Amino acid sequence: MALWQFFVFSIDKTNPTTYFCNPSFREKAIEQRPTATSKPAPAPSPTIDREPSNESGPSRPSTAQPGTTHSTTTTAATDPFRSNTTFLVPPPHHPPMALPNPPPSGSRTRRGKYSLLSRRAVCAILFASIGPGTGTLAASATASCEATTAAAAAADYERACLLDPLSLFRASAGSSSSGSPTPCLERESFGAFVLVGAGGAAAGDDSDDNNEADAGDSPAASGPACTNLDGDEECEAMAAPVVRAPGNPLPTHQCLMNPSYMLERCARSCYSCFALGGDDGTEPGAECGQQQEQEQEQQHETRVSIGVGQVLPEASSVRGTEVLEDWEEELSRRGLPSFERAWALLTEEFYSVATTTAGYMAGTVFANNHDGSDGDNDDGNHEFDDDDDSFAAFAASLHGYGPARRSCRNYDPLCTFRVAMARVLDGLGDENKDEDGGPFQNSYCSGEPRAAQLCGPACGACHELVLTGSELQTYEDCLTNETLDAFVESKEDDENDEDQDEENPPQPYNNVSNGRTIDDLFRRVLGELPYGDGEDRSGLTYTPTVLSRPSIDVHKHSNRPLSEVLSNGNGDGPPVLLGGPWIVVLDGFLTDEECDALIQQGDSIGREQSTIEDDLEDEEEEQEENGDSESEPEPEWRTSTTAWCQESCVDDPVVQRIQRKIGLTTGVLDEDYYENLQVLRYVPGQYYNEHHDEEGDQHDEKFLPDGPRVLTFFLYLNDVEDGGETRFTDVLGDGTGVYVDVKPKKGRSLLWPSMLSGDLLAYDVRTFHAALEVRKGTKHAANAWLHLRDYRNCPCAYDDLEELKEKLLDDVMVK
Ligand SMILES: O=C(O)CCC(=O)C(=O)O
Ligand SMILES: [Fe+2]
Repeated sequence: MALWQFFVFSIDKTNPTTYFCNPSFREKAIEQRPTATSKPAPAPSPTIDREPSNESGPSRPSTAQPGTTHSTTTTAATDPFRSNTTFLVPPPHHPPMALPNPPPSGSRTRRGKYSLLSRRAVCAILFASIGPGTGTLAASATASCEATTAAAAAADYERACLLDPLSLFRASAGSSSSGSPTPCLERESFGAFVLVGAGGAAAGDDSDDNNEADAGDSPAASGPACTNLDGDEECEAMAAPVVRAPGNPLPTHQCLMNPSYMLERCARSCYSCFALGGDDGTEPGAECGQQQEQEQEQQHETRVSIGVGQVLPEASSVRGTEVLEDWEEELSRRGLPSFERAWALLTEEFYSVATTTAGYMAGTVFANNHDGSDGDNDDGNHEFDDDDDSFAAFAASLHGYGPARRSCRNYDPLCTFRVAMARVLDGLGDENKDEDGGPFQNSYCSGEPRAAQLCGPACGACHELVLTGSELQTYEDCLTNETLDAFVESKEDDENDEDQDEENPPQPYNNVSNGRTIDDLFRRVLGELPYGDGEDRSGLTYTPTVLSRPSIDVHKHSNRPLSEVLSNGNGDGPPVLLGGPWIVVLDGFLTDEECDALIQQGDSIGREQSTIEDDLEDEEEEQEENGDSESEPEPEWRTSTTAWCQESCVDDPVVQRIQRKIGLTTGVLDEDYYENLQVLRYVPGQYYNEHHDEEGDQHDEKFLPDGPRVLTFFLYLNDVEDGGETRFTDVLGDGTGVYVDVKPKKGRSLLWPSMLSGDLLAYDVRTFHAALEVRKGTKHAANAWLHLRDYRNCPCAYDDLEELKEKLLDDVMVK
């Protein structure tokens, strides 16, 4: 019997979820994100449970509709690709969006040199880059958009794309009702991935999951050619947009949701034939429909991560905020006629930067390393020589390019936006203008000290993250089992010692994923994938409810029909939000006895004010400003109380049992990867405002040996009379404020990731959350945080690491 059948797929009648759009909630907190809870001193513990990864090719999605509670209205109006059956060639007054010219060959300008993909490839990139879960499209009438009022005829789709790739995005939500297309987007959000073609090995999909390029990684591999055929009779149905639950604007359009199968197999219905053509300008030839199943299995989409989805906010939402203040000031200093005009320019620039970024990541950052090397160069001079074939080859040849490449991401959703703002400014005055500077030459990238680290892709600056010589050594040593002090000493010894200790190479510092993705973890929890052998899970029972799950390859490897995957219980549970992060509730996870024991532990340890450093600092500052330095600062961001389960609490048999249940569920039994349980209490009036569990605005926890928190395993220990819901404040990660609420319930647990499934060093912007105010009763709960690497035996002392981190960020990473 399949494992999932052990679980009871029944549904709690007290529906744990609500979906709703509430931008006002978000407004309250968005500009002021605190760092999350500080860590307690770690304590030791052993054993490990690891499982092999499970990879295979794309699989066919299904036309099955979600359960009965869902609205399944088919509407062309919400779908950017199918809303217009007629695409028009852009009108003559709107020239095709020109891709910037590369700098002259042989230029020594390191920033700004890049390899350009052909338009055909860029079309493919853009087609997929407005990925699922990253954006809700809205019509607008900005000046720049008006110029592209048309889209091309379906038959001419490829041509339209080649003429103006961005026309693909310019279909409107309102076109069918109004009869006239309003083709532009007021708010655009580009996905976190770019697709560089189909077929061949995936450049970003290294089989050993070490985040390094593997031998055989190939850039923008040409896929099979195609003559506009669908290879599956259900293509059209599968490609049709479906609006899911009321209030949930996310279309479940399989071309976007399941691109690995759909873009290739249903190229006609997905309008993706161009994406399958060769990148050499040759005309498509063979028929998609005749692809062999086996070949299909071997095909991978070629996906490359560029970081978090990039957002072009609405002018109204950023006006008057810090983001725009400097810009507006500078604009008026340079005498720009109107804000509206500047905004129109900015919109154009945004598209252009996004396009360039996609080309740069696919064509340069991930394009090389065909030999599978990490790019240690021999001469170590890290200079870009005139006789190098390409900048990409140069960058890839740098010693330490592997770590740079794996950490080069847009960590801030506003990277593209900031660069676009800088380009508008730069275009207005002569000050920063550099005709030969190339597309990445702008005042943000050259003026912001952490631009390369925060917005490497948007700044075309991934190579600047290359660690050189001893700095690389520092970084790598810290990720092996040496202490910082030992390293510093050994570094001094080593300075005159050229010989490496070949017999005793440093042991790699284990990564919790060990080849598994977050998707794997959640799918095991749901019984869609088996756990490895060896652990007895018989004592573990729960009733899972999926509130949100990613949609790409949702059906991959599944032993359940899609209709079941998409509904909770028999369809009478809450709808599954498809295309969001994983958010899964497990009811009956803890017994009453376990819940009570944990509350009791909290009582006996004693609770203290829950802390967020920034919260208290802000408060102190405010008090100082008000001339009040006497009273204790009262935190405002997080008002609950906390007891850390340490020492005797850790050894308590019930706590041990809870920890083991958590381990059996995640598949990570080794306690060292978890922080100690953080036991929480909220009395009426207490809450925790919007925050993210991964620490720090800069998302630089990846530089620490324990790495980021990858998963929150949250435990509700009692029923709460009124309030206290956990709210995921913007599950689409695009600022629309589409939210998911989870009610506290005794014994219930709630799981969500902080990092992206395919890239555990990239922060998932969709899992910001808050604890709503408790209105009546007391809320008892607990956090168990799972880290990427061993948390409890950090090879370097935490404080020392702060120092190291600063050094890495300020002195080393940004040159
Ligand atoms: O209390 C809750 O519902 C959530 C708490 C939380 O997010 C946290 O402690 O980090
Ligand atoms: Fe949290």
